[in-house]
Amino acid sequence: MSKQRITWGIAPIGWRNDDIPEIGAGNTLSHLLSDIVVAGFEGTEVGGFFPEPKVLNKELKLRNLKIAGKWFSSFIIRDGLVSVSQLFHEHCQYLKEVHANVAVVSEQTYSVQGTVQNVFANKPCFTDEEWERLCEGLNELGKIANQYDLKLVYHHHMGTGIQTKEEVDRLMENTDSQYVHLLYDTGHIFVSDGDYLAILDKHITRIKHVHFKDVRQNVKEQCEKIGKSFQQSFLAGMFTVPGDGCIDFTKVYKKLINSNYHGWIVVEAEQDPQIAHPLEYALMARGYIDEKLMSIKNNALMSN
Ligand SMILES: O=C1C[C@@H](O)[C@H](O)[C@@H](O)C1=O
Ligand SMILES: [Co+2]
Repeated sequence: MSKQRITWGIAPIGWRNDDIPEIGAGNTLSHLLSDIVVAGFEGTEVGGFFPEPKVLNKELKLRNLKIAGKWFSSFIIRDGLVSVSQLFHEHCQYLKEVHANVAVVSEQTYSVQGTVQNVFANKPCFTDEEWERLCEGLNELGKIANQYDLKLVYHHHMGTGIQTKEEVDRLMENTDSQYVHLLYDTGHIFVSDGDYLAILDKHITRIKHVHFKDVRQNVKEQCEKIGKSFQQSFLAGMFTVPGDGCIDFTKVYKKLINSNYHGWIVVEAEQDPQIAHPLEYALMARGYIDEKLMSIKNNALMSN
């Protein structure tokens, strides 16, 4: 019998959002972490409002929670590797001190993620020369991450230069598998390409971190029709927790389990916490996982 080990987490993004710090600003760290325990998750990712490692570690220990990783916006193309590396060292040092596993990296040069531009029509595309600099730079950041016992996992993202499957393919082909791994985010690839399984099938061996984000198809279509920005789209409710949207997570989970995926699966659903009660949605996600996914795990184990 092969040993399967998935660690289930939920991201702070349903309570507070780093991209729009005003929303959910009243939700404290204690509130978030205690909700995570109530909902039955084992940990989370670091949000922008999290405190220094010593303070955070104490709060985590009190609740027996762990940290998976933290987002890092890289600007390798815009700023060059020297300045990015310096910031990345600090990022990795923080992550090491909170005993994290992964550094989540997303290249934000030319990104429209935080702008008012129509995210469905205006993604940036890198030139061949920019691609080369990005891939070389990511290999170097990956080496830095390894020095801190971390894995660099690249986050494909709507409104950025690495959004589509084609772009993920190119990134994976041109980076070193020792240093650059992939974060598979179901919601981002669904909104971008529709097909959310192709990346999983093709790059399963490079995937070292997973975000489970569901999509409300009708809201997505409305947002696309109107030409909303990324932020306007998630505020309108484009994303939700697994089981509440149109993605079939049983297929995704089966593939992960059957490929012997070890690591975190983090539920990540950015919504307006005034509209979508964070604990209610966290419990909904947990209910879906327990009811629809845990039986798959058992079946997969029994047939091994
Ligand atoms: O992993 C993520 C982190 C967020 O900052 C981002 O905007 C969100 O969409 C996401 O997938
Ligand atoms: Co994500």
